[in-house]
Amino acid sequence: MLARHADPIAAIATAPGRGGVGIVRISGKNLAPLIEAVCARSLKPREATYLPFRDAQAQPIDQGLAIHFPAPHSYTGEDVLELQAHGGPVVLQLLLARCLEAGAAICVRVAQPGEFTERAFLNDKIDLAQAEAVADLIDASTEAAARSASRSLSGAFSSEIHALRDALIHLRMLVEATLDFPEEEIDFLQKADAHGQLSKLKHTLAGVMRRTEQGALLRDGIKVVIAGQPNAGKSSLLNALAGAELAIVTPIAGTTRDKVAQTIQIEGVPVHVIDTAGLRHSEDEVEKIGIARAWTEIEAADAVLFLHDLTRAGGADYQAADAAIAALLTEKLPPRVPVIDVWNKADVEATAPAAGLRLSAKTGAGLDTLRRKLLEVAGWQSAPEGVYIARERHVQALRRVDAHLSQAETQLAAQAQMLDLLAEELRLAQNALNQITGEFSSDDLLGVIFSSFCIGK
Ligand SMILES: Nc1nc2c(c(=O)[nH]1)N(C=O)[C@@H](CNc1ccc(C(=O)N[C@@H](CCC(=O)O)C(=O)O)cc1)CN2
Ligand SMILES: Nc1nc2c(ncn2[C@@H]2O[C@H](COP(=O)(O)OP(=O)(O)OP(=O)(O)O)[C@@H](O)[C@H]2O)c(=O)[nH]1
Ligand SMILES: [Mg+2]
Repeated sequence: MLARHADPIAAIATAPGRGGVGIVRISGKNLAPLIEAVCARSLKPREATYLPFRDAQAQPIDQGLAIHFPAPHSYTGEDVLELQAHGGPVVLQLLLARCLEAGAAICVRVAQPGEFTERAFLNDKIDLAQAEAVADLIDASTEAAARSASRSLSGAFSSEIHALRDALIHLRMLVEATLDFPEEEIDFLQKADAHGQLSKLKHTLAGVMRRTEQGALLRDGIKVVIAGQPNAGKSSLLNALAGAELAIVTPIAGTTRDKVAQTIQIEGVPVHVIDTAGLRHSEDEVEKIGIARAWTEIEAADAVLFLHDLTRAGGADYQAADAAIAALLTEKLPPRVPVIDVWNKADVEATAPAAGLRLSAKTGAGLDTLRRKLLEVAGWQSAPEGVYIARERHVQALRRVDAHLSQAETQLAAQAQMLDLLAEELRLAQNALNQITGEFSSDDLLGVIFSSFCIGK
């Protein structure tokens, strides 16, 4: 273990002030003196004991449950002491301070965010994908995201990665062995059907990639920006989707100035909806800033809902203004960002639009079709059962694996086979795969991942 991970750490492991019960936990080597000082007795392994937690004068700070998990059978793989106390912020702070004081001789310090889980990772209790799943479980914004984070935490994602890794290692062994017998190499690889193995591996990888992309979508969701002329009903649409009166709605054009954002969920997929100021030429200082902000949001969108007003769609001025906005959208958005034309106020008698979705923010008609359309542009294919949570980092790593396997295929198919190049591509593919579970990950990567945890985890 690295030196910086040597000292015992302590933290309040539950959000203080909210729960009825709060836990202070300590992890490290040789916690016996601390246990003796705070609990005034020894504890049976992994058994909850009701006792007073004592201060330096042996006065009780609180009465609660103490559990000692001797190493290596604990969350972190180190000795862990849990003090389950009453959940008030002051009592928990007192208890934490007491543990730091009683543990001064063994150098107990306050834990950094994610440090317990980082130790679980460093002690091989969990791999990196599972450690990330811990954070994703805590941060999950929908039930579907929480369930799939739990699936990743139990290893559903990791075991798919391990299966890929095992197949890859098998193929690498074959190639490396062939490298040792250069005279027979082509024959040898053919007999072992290296080509068949490689294409089977790529096929399996494609499936894992699809599921990982779905998992990342479930974690991160998509950002959808509602844009259009003033008065089209953008704020009304946000309110209708959110089921709450979040944004101000009036018949006055130019009502919305600042963006209004709300995360909704559609079939468990988080959709970050952003209502923006109506787009038009304006001399109003405040409105101009609002419109500039609208464009900033639009440029960062995964999808844009271009909202039109059916009741005004027949007017030449209205059409010209819409055409100007459409041209700007094409200019400013990368081609991968879809613009969905939506015609609002379908509850009012009006002539049909040329193309696009019709709905009424007022009555709710057409909203279900819009929701389905949003899932479609997001690329959501799954029913949420069976999905494991994943991150963009994992998707990127799998894409690198795929690229190296494609290179390997090319090498294998070439007339003059360069076996050392083939071997190198397979090695790089395995490296990329290992980055997901954290074998051979750099300290930089670990720093980024664990620093985003909450304190006490
Ligand atoms: N009180 C409490 N509840 C908690 C946690 C905790 O740390 N404390 N957890 C914190 O996230 C989660 C549970 N995670 C845990 C993971 C492993 C072990 C553990 O003792 N592992 C041993 C023994 C396993 C066994 O008996 O099967 C081991 O791995 O050797 C404990 C909690 C959620 N609930
Ligand atoms: N009949 C009808 N009226 C609607 C509908 N949606 C919005 N409106 C009305 O249209 C007017 C403008 O609605 P808003 O939601 O404020 O429009 P907006 O696009 O946010 O306007 P700005 O913030 O000014 O850009 C209000 O009077 C709404 O009641 C609809 O589906 N049907
Ligand atoms: Mg508005």
